[in-house]
Amino acid sequence: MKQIDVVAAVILNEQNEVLCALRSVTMSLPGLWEFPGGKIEQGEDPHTALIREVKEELRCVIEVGEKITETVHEYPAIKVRLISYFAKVISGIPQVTEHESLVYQKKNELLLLEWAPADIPTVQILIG
Ligand SMILES: Nc1nc2c([nH]c(=O)n2[C@H]2C[C@H](O)[C@@H](COP(=O)(O)OP(=O)(O)OP(=O)(O)O)O2)c(=O)[nH]1
Repeated sequence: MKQIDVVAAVILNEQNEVLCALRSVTMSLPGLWEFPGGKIEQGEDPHTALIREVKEELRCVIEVGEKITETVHEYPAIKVRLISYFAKVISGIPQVTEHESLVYQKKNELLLLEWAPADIPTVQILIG
């Protein structure tokens, strides 16, 4: 099965809430929540990929912090290696472009959302 490497940003605001993004009907995994990010391009390092993806999707600039975790999840058609990082916005305000919506969610309310399965280990770590 094809494997893709994906980076995801756990963007915290000043209230320590987490930016969650709802995948739209035009995306794969529609209707599931995820962390902003996307595929690492060939030859790209994860930090650069994450800054680029967030700029493309949210039109803002992030500073990438500590790595949270790395997991491999097999979807029916694709295997995703997801690497998550803490991040904060250093310029601009996150804008909806491709997603259905963006919300800042309190950590203890993250499991009220229906997450892409690959994100569950990251969500569990955030909940503590
Ligand atoms: N960006 C992101 N993607 C995730 C997360 N969890 C998860 O399983 N994925 C999956 C969905 C996609 O298959 C892939 C991310 O690639 P992408 O965001 O560049 O994908 P895309 O919407 O362009 O994908 P596609 O519709 O072209 O297949 O990883 C997550 O938290 N963030």
